[in-house]
Amino acid sequence: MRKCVATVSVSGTLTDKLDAIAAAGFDGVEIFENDLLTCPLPPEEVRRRAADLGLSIEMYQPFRDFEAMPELDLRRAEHKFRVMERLGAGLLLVCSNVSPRALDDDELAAEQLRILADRAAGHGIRVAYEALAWGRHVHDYLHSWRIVRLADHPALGVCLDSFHILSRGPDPIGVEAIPADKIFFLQLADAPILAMDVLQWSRHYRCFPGQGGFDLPGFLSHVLAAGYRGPLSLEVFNDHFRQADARRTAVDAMRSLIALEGAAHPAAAPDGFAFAELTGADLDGPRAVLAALGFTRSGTHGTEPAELWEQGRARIVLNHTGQAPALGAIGLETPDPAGSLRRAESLIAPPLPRERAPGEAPIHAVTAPDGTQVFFCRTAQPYGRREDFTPAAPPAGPITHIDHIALTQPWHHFEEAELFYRSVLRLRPQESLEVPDPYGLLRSRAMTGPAGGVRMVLNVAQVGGAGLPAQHIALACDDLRALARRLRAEHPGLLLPIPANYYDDLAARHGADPELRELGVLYDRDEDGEFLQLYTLTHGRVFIEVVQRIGGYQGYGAANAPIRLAAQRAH
Ligand SMILES: O=C(O)c1ccc(O)c(O)c1
Ligand SMILES: [Mg+2]
Repeated sequence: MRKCVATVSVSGTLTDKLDAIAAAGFDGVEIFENDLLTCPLPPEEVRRRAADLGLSIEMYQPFRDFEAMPELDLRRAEHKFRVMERLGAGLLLVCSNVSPRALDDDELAAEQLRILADRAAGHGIRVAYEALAWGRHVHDYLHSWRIVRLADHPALGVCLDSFHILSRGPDPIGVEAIPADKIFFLQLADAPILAMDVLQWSRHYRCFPGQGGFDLPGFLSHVLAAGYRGPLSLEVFNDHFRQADARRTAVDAMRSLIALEGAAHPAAAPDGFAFAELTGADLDGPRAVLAALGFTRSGTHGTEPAELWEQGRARIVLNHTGQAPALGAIGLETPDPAGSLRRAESLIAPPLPRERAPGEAPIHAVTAPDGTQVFFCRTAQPYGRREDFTPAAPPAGPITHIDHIALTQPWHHFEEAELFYRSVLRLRPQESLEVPDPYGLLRSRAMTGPAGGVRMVLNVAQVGGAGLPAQHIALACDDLRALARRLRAEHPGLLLPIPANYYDDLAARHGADPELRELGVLYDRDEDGEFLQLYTLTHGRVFIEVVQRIGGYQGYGAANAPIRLAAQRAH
């Protein structure tokens, strides 16, 4: 189906927006009136630019507060029609009246809309009527359809907007009752589930499909079942996107539509971590931590200044490039690396250009929007580039594998990162959490793969805070108390100190366990099991966490996150 986006969804001037939207591969745009009014170019020039970029102008919007008024006002409408003729736009969006002067009179609304549509038809223009969720009298899509049916004019139909419909109720089955030729346009937006005024929710928190909590695939299936075959158009009002780079947002938008259509290459989901790669000019700190945790250096790279450290199935590459230590790459085990790469590329992830020396293994890798390199490695042969290293038998020890990877995002790129990892790696998002930090608030969302082998946590510094918070690698351990005991004895100063007040409260919540306090281990428990955590100190932008899951515990110790953040700040 044709893919479109409303100009309000990306940042910049109208010409910047059109360039970015075209570069991301869209077929058309809805021109938001404010974008035209603030543009120095005449409508004819906007029309020419769009055409040169291969973009159709599908709709001009919005025309407000028209129907069910005590008196009919066609003067404004006639002006819009002339602008639309100059733009070459054939569809005008009329959104339901919010004026206190509007009358609660469907007959009148239908009559005035019929007259409007008739005038529009004289200009070769059609009118799409949209129920805003906060419309004065019309706020339900079925109500807008009743009025359109009453008006009964061939140039009048409805515009369905997933936000207005799903923000009012979860079951849009009624869409199927609307004849396809009366659905003139379809606007798609997702949103996080929030309990707030619907207008504020719509104007500030909309996001692209797959970035929020609405069931967009279910919604779209109803619209398709109704027989609609017109454009899929994204209409997103979002405070973050208004400030982000337009080209990035447009690619993010296109990725959301590809994922929503189910058009991404259907590769099997990754089922574990093959490795994590730390980059930095000076990696002595992380190297000492790995050695203390019982890792051994099992290989050095043939052509890159890189070392492989292993313990159990946990593999960490130290790559001496870049500046301060950071998490530069993750490797995922997948049954079909070439298929996973194709999936990522079908979701607009740029493949990683890496020069290969003769004899080096082929790589299947992309760069995520946040700059992290994502490698796909064959499951049975865990480290895809292992051939590049001189291998040794991985030592056994208490660390068994990588439990999860936590990446941090700048606040205006959180939705983009979430959609990218979720769609490319086929992860299921869990609930989003807000964690207090002494100088801000951290928003956090965990995502898990189908078999539980891939767990990722995305964090964002929501407010304040000094720069980007750290990223981390969490290692799974089968005897965390024993490991902590040994680390305390042999490597004093390696672990993050935890305040005594935490243990006093923990004792009150879960019963006293003096060993936890003595070892500086954090603890959580739920209906499914128990969780132990310890942290090493931060180097550059990274630190290492060690966790032990006991029973069926599936969480990440959310209750302990504020304690950890404050302890890291204190350090
Ligand atoms: O917030 C608004 O006013 C507005 C305008 C046009 C739309 O299509 C819409 O969904 C909302
Ligand atoms: Mg809309």
